[in-house]
Amino acid sequence: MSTAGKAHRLSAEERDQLLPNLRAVGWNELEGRDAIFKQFHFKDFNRAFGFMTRVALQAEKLDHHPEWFNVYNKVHITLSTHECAGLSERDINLASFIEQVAVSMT
Ligand SMILES: C[C@H](O)[C@H](O)[C@H]1CNC2=NC(N)=NC(=O)C2=N1
Repeated sequence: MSTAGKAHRLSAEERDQLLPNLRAVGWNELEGRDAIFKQFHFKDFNRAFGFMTRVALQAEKLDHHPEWFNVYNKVHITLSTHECAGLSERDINLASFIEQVAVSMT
């Protein structure tokens, strides 16, 4: 099982360091749950599902999986780490990968 980073809950300092870059591209912390969320809109379903396919393959490789919803060209993604019931480095790493794929799919 490969993992991209530790599964410990991010400290306040780590959050101050790691979250601003994700907030700048549209990720937001959820109210009432230690998780981050972003909505993606693509030109059509084909691109949305292609995006999801690429993310899914990386999620399997990292053994770290998103919670997501798809309807036609929209994909809503929530990231959190079950093992620590909150945000970990793994969520940051997966979000960064997701951003790379999203940019290449627009
Ligand atoms: C058994 C399996 O390795 C674990 O459940 C992995 C799988 N994918 C995961 N995904 C997420 N988001 N959090 C986890 O803690 C997690 N753990």
